[in-house]
Amino acid sequence: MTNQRISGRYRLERTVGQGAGGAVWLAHDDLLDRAVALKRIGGFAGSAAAEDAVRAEREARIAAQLGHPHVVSVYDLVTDDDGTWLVMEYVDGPALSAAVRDNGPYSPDEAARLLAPVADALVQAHALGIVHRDVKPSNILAGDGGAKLTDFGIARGAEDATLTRTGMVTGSPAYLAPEVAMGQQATVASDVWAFGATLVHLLTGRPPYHHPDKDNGPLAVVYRIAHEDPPRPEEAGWLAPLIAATMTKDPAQRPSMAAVRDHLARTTLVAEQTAVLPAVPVPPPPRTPPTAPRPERSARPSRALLIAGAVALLVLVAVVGTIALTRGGDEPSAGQTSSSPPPRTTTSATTQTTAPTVAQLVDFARRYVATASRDPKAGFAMLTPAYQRRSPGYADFWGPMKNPEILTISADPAALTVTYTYRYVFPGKGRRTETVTLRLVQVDGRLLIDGA
Ligand SMILES: Nc1ncnc2c1ncn2[C@@H]1O[C@H](COP(=O)(O)OP(=O)(O)OP(=O)(O)O)[C@@H](O)[C@H]1O
Repeated sequence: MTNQRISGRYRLERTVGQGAGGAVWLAHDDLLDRAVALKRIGGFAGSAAAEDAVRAEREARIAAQLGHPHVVSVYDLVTDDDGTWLVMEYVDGPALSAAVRDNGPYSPDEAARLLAPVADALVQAHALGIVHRDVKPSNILAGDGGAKLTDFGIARGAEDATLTRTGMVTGSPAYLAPEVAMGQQATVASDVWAFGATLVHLLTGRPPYHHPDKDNGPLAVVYRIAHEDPPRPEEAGWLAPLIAATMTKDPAQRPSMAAVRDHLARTTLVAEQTAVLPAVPVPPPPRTPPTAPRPERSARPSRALLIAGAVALLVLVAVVGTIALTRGGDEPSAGQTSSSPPPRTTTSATTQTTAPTVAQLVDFARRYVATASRDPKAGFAMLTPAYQRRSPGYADFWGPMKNPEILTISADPAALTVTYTYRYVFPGKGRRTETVTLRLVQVDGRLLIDGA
């Protein structure tokens, strides 16, 4: 107990955390007789007081605007002789980064249940044009009322490019989307990536792109984000397709936060009711006509990655400079500078000139239905990476399905499509009959499904 009173009203009790922006205190609001959290703004080396005040004001305004049950409420912003303080709702529980560190990783079910409401908070923020820009486990607090998102300090309107105009990149290194690591402006899609990266941390126990046997300093991590394929951890279980969809390098290919929320919420419902729901599709990207075989989306390096090299190095310097100010408690301490990480690998997609025959297409579709219902993982491997990313609920659909039986089937080699009507049984839901058209592409001479 310190007995120090802020603004004649808030009695400081003890520090409960230390962020890059200052200490966080548990305090008692004597006027309203309730516990509050006070965050001291400014006062750390290298910070400009005016800039901190602007950041705090922005945080207070945005949190007030959201008023979401899974966003930490900001009650007040007060200034006295000791400086400026942000007065917040006190969450009696650890940040998720601390929870993982102390108790180990979460199971996919636990992580989904915990993060679905946080995804909902981000849906609301995005609908208001607010990009959080620093979604990470240390900015999610786990209290009695569930997980709450905090620290909208660097959040700003989706159209506001002030920070990137000044050459700064904000956000915590391990959760930065590749395009942001390369110096582009943060968008709602980069929040989606950071949300996927947060899931990875909860499921594996460590931030994405961190390896126990490698240099995990900010420079090395940012380099890996820009140049390596995103992590696909085994621990992800049924969340694997969702992680693949959110942590896809091209921001245009990522699902919306609403699709992410719906997937987590619906699948959580499935787990709770032990019932079966069909796959929850993420919104498909703009389509090209299915009449021509389409090249793999992942085979095309994103524009951001094409400007690697010299530009990347310049940006990395800016990122690392800024990271010193924005690092939170999510990561182990920084190591040394990166040893030369391997160059980013890309898959090559080629289109075969000879079109497959009707018989080949029909045979492919029959094999696919048989494979997917027997072994969803093997069936999933028959999809293009782009379609895999758009199918986060794949295993939920094919896993429980029984006795699929193709009733009619036809193929169009010119359009590279196969249409079949099939009947199957869903435990608890009975028999269903459905007609599906698979759109196929040829990649390195192999047929893959690129949409349905
Ligand atoms: N409203 C709150 N109620 C209870 N504890 C809190 C609250 N806000 C923050 N904390 C605690 O204080 C710690 C530091 O929070 P803070 O938001 O300042 O920093 P950070 O997110 O860890 O880092 P950075 O400032 O770099 O984003 C949190 O990890 C959490 O444990």
